[in-house]
Amino acid sequence: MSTLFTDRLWKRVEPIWNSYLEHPFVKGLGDGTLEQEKFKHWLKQDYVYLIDYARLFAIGSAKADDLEKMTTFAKLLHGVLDVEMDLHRKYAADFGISKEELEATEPSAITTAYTSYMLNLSQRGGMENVVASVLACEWSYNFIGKSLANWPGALDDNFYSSWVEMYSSNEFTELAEETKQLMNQIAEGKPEQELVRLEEIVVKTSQFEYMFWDMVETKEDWPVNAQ
Ligand SMILES: Cc1ncc(CN)c(N)n1
Repeated sequence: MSTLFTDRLWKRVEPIWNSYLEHPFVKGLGDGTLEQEKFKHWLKQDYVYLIDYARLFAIGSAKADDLEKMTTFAKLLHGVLDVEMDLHRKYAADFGISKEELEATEPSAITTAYTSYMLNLSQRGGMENVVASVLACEWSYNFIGKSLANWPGALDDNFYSSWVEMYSSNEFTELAEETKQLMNQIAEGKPEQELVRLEEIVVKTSQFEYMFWDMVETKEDWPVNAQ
């Protein structure tokens, strides 16, 4: 039996993703000690990140070569807009932040670089570029959610337990699994050179994920003052 492309990818990304679990922001989510101001920064940056991330699934749906894949991209799009972003809207309400304020967040340099990288690749390539771009995002948050759910107390009633619950939930796991399946389906039969290229996209987006954790830990904004 041939190995799945995502098994091959796992070998490359595992050390990067394990380093997320050592990151102070992620550790703070897991043990409930994260400073709320840092979390608020994540919430706002992630909301505008997810708006562009959702656009990627719409591009994927438009570029899909059959109705089944078109439907999967559309389902994943709905997952971002109505499942994942709902978590953000609920947390924002706890902080007294309106939906309008969330949407008006100015993206930081890392948020801009990460979404621009994925949008650029997705617009100029086929659906394989789209799925390689979105994969680390969906799969790595599920990996983090499931890892943190095993930490003592992470699912007990604390400010971040709904975060851990959401990203480790069956519903989110299903979205991550569907993204992996789509990647495997699309990778099937592709020449080695193309697989190497797609693998590099997944590695680079995994590195972007680490930079995003750093950005929210240091509450970095757009670094140049607007005049
Ligand atoms: C930056 C980032 N990466 C991944 C996810 C999970 N979709 C997210 N919400 N934000």
